[in-house]
Amino acid sequence: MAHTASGLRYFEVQHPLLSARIFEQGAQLVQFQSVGKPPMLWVSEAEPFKPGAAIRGGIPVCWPWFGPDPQGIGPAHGLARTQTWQLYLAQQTDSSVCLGFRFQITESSMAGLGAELVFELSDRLRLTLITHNRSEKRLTFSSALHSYFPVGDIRQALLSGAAGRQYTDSLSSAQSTESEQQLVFDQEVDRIYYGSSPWQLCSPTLCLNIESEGSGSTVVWNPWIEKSARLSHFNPDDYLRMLCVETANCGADSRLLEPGQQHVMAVEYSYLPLANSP
Ligand SMILES: O=P(O)(O)OC[C@H]1O[C@@H](O)[C@H](O)[C@@H](O)[C@@H]1O
Repeated sequence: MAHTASGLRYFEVQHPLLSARIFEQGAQLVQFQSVGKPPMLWVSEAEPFKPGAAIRGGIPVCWPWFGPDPQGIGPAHGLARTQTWQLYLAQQTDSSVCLGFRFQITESSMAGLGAELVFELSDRLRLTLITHNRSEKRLTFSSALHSYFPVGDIRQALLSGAAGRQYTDSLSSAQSTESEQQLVFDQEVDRIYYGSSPWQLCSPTLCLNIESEGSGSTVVWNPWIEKSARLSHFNPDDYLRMLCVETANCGADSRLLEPGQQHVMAVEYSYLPLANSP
């Protein structure tokens, strides 16, 4: 285990077929690359990696709520991304590495809710987020795997998979049905798309297929120019280089768990050939 100058601890994974870096805080994967393929995740160069502060990039885990705390007390996007998760599983084969982390809420009205996050790293990346209710009451939660992808130039990125889906525009609260086959980006976007996968992202630096299970919502987010200035750990022109496509259970797709129940949400990101490759 290594740590940053500011004291945040992380696991560095070096395997003949892949490399990855996962912080204990938030069980946050900040780097993943399969051999011969481009880096899959984006992290801001302005990120200071400070204990207790959310890391801007990689795959923050928003849990057990997405967006503002429904009770109006806690931080945006839940408690999990600034807390230390425990490593409980580490396995390696000739072609893959598997790591599992867990986090449990012990205080507050959500005490008894726990999460496990399993990373399967190979020629692709798979994350499984299991939420369980070990309390004696019904609990509602929402979540998102808030993945930041490096797109080189957002103005040349294309995202397919939205056509025909209902969405809530979080900037205006309007509900609509998507008519575009491919989303292009030329202004701030912050939407919750309902329905299930797949999505395809194609950009100058990365093309990916995104498929999920147990998720009925996907957040598509880029802050563009004005909001970039208000974001923590974000350079003014960082919006040009990233796009978030967040596999979620959020908005109207938030979930209710009875005592003893669990919910499994998984996502697999697999590389597609770059559009300009032979
Ligand atoms: O700055 P934060 O808390 O990491 O949130 C970043 C963004 O996360 C997105 O998921 C939300 O849809 C945006 O509204 C939000 O601005």
